[in-house]
Amino acid sequence: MSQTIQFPPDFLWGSATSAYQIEGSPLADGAGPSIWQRFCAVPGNMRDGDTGDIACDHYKRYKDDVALMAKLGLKAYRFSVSWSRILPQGRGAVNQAGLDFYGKLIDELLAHGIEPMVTLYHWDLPAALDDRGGWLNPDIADWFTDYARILFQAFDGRVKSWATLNEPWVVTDGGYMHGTLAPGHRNLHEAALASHNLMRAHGSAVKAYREIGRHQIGIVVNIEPKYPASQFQEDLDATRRADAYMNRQYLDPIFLGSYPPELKQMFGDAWPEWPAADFELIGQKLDFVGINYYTRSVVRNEPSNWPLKVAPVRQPQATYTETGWEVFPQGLTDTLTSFKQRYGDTPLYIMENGSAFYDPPNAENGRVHDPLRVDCLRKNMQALSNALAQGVNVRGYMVWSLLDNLEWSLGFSKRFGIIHVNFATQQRTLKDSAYLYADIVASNGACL
Ligand SMILES: OC[C@H]1NNC[C@@H](O)[C@@H]1O
Repeated sequence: MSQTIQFPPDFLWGSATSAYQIEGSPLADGAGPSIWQRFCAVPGNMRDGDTGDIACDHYKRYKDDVALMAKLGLKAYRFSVSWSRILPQGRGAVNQAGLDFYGKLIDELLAHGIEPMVTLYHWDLPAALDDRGGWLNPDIADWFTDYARILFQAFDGRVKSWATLNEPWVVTDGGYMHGTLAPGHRNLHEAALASHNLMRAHGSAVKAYREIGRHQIGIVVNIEPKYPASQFQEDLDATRRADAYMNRQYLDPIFLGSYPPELKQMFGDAWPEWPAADFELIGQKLDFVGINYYTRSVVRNEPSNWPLKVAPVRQPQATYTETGWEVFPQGLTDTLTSFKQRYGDTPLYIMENGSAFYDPPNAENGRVHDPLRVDCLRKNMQALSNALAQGVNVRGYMVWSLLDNLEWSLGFSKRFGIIHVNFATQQRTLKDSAYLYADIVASNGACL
């Protein structure tokens, strides 16, 4: 039954993007290449051979895009900084032109009354650091912290909300376990090491922020709640393995001081005994946690599936998005209430939530009709409100995404934007979901 939809008076409504997915001009003004530059250059890695060379051309069109955010009445905008624009070699000499771009973007946002929320790392590692082992090299915690300090010192006076990493699980699972994302490795030992080094780097950057920062810092994790396909023990165990690997692997070490025991069972000798000092670093107190929610999965035991021995079970009556994700708004409520139950009352932001559906290629009387995305947005608003009614400390919501953009190795084939982008002309057209979201923001959800 749907309860009354209600949001706190100061609820922060915004949208989210990431550098490589929208900016284009990846090597402009002294920037160095990232691992995504390299990954896109390998034939077969990217759907239709798409790359981030132009994407949404946001590097050049950011003023127009900020004007669109203002037209929608957004209060906040979550974006990521491209590490290799700031440090073309990943460390060492700073590229002032890179800092200047983000300074101008931040000033444009502030001039429109939009709060900038900055993600330090959204997957585009400098290629020069990958040449030194990247996330496999323990020194990366220091490299990342040096990069973070540069941004804290440059922008902390104007940026009040920092996130260290976006979705460390995806970086590890896609980039090192299955090879579907940059840098394209498929190695169990590397996956474990990269994952741990990501968390060390996260903790080190938070510690550095406490020395120079004056506002708030957190991490952004993707959470996909897991539901057993049956009550048979083998499926219950499989569900626990999947939850440990995708969800608890990142929040347990931060809040509980250790990894879920299932990881050692799954990874075997690929999962070493990590030094105790690492957990002290990883467990730095956070001001918030960002949650990215898209879907759930129903899990069964599948011994043949390396290395988790689990498999998803498709739900015949459900609606699925273009990315093959079940539309399951209850999973958003369950994710939030489960977080509160396991980890406590740390403030939360929904830093990404959205859906990829096929949109008509052309506008009709000036707007693109996206009924399935509109329906999804409405249902997720209800689910979010239900979690708030149960006392979960959610402070804001960033819709993914402001613009149709490069969906990583799926290229431009999957559209998540509430604003349609014609990638041939770079024309932006508001979708019905943009108009709905503008009403939600203006009425603080009362329009629903
Ligand atoms: O798959 C949709 C989004 N998920 N989270 C990370 C973003 O970069 C993706 O585009």
